[in-house]
Amino acid sequence: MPNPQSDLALAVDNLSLSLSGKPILKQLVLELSRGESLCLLGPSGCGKTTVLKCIAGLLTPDTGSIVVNGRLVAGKQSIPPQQRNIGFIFQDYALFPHMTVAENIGYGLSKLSKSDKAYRINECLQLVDLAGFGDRYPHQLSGGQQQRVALARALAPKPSVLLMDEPFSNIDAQLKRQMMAELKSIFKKANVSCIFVTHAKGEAFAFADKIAVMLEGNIAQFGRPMQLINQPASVAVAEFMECGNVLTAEQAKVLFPRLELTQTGSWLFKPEWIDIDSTEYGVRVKNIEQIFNGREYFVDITIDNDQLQSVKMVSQHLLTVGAIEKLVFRYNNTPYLIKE
Ligand SMILES: Nc1ncnc2c1ncn2[C@@H]1O[C@H](COP(=O)(O)OP(=O)(O)OP(=O)(O)O)[C@@H](O)[C@H]1O
Repeated sequence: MPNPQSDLALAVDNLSLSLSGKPILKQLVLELSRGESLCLLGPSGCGKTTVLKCIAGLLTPDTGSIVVNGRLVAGKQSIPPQQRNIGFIFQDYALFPHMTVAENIGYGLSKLSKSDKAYRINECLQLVDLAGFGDRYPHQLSGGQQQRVALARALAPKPSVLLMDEPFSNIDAQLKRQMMAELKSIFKKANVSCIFVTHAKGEAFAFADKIAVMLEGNIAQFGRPMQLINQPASVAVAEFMECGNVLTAEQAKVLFPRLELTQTGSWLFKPEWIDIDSTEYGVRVKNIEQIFNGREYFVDITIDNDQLQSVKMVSQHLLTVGAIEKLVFRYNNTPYLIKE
């Protein structure tokens, strides 16, 4: 039975949905704690938007249940979207162009008296740092300001959960950083429980308290960002998250001949766990590619070996391609066994 006292803002259980005869969501389980920002992260087409639509009530799942703030909204009973107390921010913010900022924010507040409505609009304008902008129209605002109005409009009815679909995808990198920082501080101030969807790992790391990695209609792993990147639950997660080198015991032996990995499975060697020495013996190098990110080089070394073709590592220095013929590899951290 749903428990209204639980500290969960949202609980999705066993959610399945087929569209046009194709299974899109497969017994999906997801939980959101109050005041937390959860990122639903996955490749294009894995079903992220479909999950949001089911939570919002725009799609009806075939099986499973959705509980918002202790109340069952989908499952044995179905509550219509407008009664679910869920805020939704679409990718393009979708402000009403013919309404002022104040009218946009007040749109979902029709149940309030005139004075309560004006008070709440003012409160929300202050929350998003737009006090004094109430009489403007959307076209008189910058992109960042429009996004904050969309946020104020979604937060005005005090939703139990806020859903955001690719909220940062159309924004240039500099503004994105600033907007993420602003949003994060607004969310913490207002104790907002939020799920946002993206396929961009950088956005998830920068914004989310927790990440749910979604692959092919299911949650492949749920956890804190550091946990996902250091302890992936499967090879598929490790590959999607680009955690680093995923090697079998035999492949690891190519790089580290003295290493005994007795358990069978795949082992993660993160790029920053690997060091190299250029020597006269060791593994023969075929090619080195390196990309500088402003702080360090991401290095991709192609080696001359049948079992293992390439190794990823990071370096503080530019490696001299051509001058390096053979390498000895060392690891400076215990490899992680990916248990499947
Ligand atoms: N109405 C529909 N009828 C049939 N198939 C659909 C429908 N809506 C979505 N799909 C399919 O469901 C799958 C999941 O779509 P969804 O939009 O949830 O993915 P997504 O992970 O949000 O992708 P993206 O990151 O590209 O937005 C896709 O294969 C899509 O083609």
